[in-house]
Amino acid sequence: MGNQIKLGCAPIAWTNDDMPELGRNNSFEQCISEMALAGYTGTEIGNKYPRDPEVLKHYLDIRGLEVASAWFSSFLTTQPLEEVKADFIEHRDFLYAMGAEVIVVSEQGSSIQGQVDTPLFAEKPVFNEKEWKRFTDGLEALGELAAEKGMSIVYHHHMGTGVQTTEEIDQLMSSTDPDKVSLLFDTGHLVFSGEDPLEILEKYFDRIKHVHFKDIRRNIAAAVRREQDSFLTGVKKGAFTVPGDGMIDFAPIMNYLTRHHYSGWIVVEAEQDPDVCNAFEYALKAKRYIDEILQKGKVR
Ligand SMILES: O=C1C[C@@H](O)[C@H](O)[C@@H](O)C1=O
Ligand SMILES: [Co+2]
Repeated sequence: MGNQIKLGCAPIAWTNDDMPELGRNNSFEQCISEMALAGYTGTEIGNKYPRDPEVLKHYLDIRGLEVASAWFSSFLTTQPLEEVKADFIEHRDFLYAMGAEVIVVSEQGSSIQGQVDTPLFAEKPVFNEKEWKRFTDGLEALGELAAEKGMSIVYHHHMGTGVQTTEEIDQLMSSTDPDKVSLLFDTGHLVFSGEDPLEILEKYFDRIKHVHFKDIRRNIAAAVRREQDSFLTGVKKGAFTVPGDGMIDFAPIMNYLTRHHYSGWIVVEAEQDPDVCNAFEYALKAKRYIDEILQKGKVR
């Protein structure tokens, strides 16, 4: 069986949906044209993308781009399940119309990821037993809704949320049905949190159906922890960058994925200030780095 890895790029490097002032002047068409020019064949969805599937398809088709997936903020721990399900169905149907196979889900109940002044490391939420139960039962319900369309949910562990650490990922994986809840593997969030990405990859490879590649600038990430910055301040300061520009060695990660025949999207997703780090230039840098490690992996 061969590898069917597809390389995509996230629009967050052009305009940051969490902080729209970052990249406010970068247009939708510039963003997708530059992704295609850098050699990517897929994209995730940003706030500037048209929401009409026919309109969006046309913009993407002529640039050779597909939709890899799009983020869904769930509030399973804080909102009635029926409300979350209704929002999820709308999101699922849009992604289904766009031909995506996986739906990124991240629990935002009690999350501090969007709070500008909340210290990231000191005040991340920790779910109690009741919240875990509500959360995991709800996720399985979303997984069932995704399956109605032949799709899967891929859970995004994330800094400043209830699922950030290895222990929390372990708890999520052990308390959900693998047929209903898959995992998104995001290198940047794992390393920022102090986790070992290879450990997570090896342990949960069978459940990983979507990958985000982002790198970490070691000194900036350490300063964010020391100075008790928020997640958003960390992003503004440049904690994240593209693969090949930071502290993570992606070669063993990529080798593991290819050796085990990972089939799906790897999306380069590196939010930083585009006025400081030009989005096209960095997308290209990441693409060249990934091609290089893929090539080296083949001759070994
Ligand atoms: O997948 C992601 C989506 C973003 O909105 C988020 O904040 C980012 O860090 C991420 O990994
Ligand atoms: Co991500």
